[in-house]
Amino acid sequence: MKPISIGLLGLGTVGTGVVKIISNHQDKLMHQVGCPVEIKKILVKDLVKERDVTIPSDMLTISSDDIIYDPEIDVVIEVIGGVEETRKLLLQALNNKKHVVTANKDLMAVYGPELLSVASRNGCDLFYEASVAGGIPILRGLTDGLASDRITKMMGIVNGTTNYILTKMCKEKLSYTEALKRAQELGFAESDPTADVGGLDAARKMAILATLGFSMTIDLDDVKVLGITEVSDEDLAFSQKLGYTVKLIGLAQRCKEDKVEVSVEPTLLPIDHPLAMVNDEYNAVYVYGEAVGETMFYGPGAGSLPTATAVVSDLVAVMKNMRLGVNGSSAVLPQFEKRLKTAEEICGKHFLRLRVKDEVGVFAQITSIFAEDGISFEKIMQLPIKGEQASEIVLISHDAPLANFERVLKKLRTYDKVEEIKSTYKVEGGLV
Ligand SMILES: NC(=O)C1=CN([C@@H]2O[C@H](COP(=O)(O)OP(=O)(O)OC[C@H]3O[C@@H](n4cnc5c(N)ncnc54)[C@H](OP(=O)(O)O)[C@@H]3O)[C@@H](O)[C@H]2O)C=CC1
Ligand SMILES: N[C@@H](CC=O)C(=O)O
Ligand code: NA
Repeated sequence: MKPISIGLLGLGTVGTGVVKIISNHQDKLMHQVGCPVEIKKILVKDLVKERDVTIPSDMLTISSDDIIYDPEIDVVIEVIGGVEETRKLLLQALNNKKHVVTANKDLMAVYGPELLSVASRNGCDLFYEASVAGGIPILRGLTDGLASDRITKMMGIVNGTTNYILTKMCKEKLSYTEALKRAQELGFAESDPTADVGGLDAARKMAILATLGFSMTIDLDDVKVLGITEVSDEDLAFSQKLGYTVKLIGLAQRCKEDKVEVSVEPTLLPIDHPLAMVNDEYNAVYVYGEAVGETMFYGPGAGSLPTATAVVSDLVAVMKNMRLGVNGSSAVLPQFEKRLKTAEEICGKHFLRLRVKDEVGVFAQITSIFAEDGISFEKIMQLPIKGEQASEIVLISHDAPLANFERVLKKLRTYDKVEEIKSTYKVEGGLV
């Protein structure tokens, strides 16, 4: 029986996991697809680098042509990362009638629609389960498991690195720098972790999730993005005092009129919130569908073997389609026109921490600034700062339109008794 032949682009954290799973689970793969699976060539940058797996040296190459133009290779697995060069490589692969599996959210969040249409024109599959929430089968959950439902809300922790950092800062009092270093050593962070900590990695994943879940093309620019670089130990301590924890939360929500909002930002969650209990590199995505109600997908969002599991499961899907002769027919085009909510239509609670002059009437003036825009408080406290004529005000507002909260911030910035706006975060209440 002719084996399915794979060309692997990349042999780093994920690529190494792919090699291990294909080799260790050969019986299971054979049972599922009816033929052996073999990796024929692997593209790397450095031919002499020490590897975590034993590979015959003639299997490695530094020329992508050895894979893209090899007529015997059926499926290309891309785990090198990067965007522009990788887009070109995958277009070449698809135009050479090779099915593609990728873990690359940077690429899919920007060029996903183009690549998917080239794939289907060529009768090829393009699967990318590992690109969102690593080993959690969330894309398949949306496209297959919940295909019959109307999804109205997705909320999740979709970046393992930042969740690991925030967990270690909160629970083990590690510094931000030390926690990031550990996340890098464990292989969760991208080779340049700027996109992880800056929220862009999570934003890319939310754009992919919202596009699939709401069946409309959500671009990366449509996602409001804030990362965790400004989250301080003091903010974490204050939020704990108020009964909350801070997580980097991706939110995609649509209302009855099909208007949507998509955002990624550090958010205060009540400590008994299901997402507050998702720690370390784990990810979780809460999905609400009108018919199914609440569902939650939980698991490791990064790391070698978990991510490789999603990659090899996509490979199995390609091989099953090959057996049935239906490759390239599973992608569904978006159904709806994109309509984004305005700041008047986005509603929520906010946490705010201010340093103010400790003088008569300041507290009252601040509450009246909020009242002018119809915002009242769920919690508010004033704490004197030892040895200084200043105090801190920490508050959590009730639900209010984002536009009103932004107007309040603008007024506070010009009020001369406010010395500094220390921090502001969104606050989540319940799930639905
Ligand atoms: N790490 C994780 O937990 C997850 C990663 N992903 C995604 O998977 C992809 C791979 O990530 P990861 O395995 O962590 O990355 P690594 O940096 O660990 O590995 C990248 C691999 O690609 C090779 N490579 C990079 N650039 C080139 C190039 N120009 N030409 C040839 N080979 C190249 C490297 O070669 P060499 O070894 O010789 O340097 C290396 O083997 C990325 O898109 C990432 O976002 C998705 C989910 C989770
Ligand atoms: N760097 C990413 C890896 C998986 O997508 C993360 O930390 O989640
Ligand atoms: Na996944």
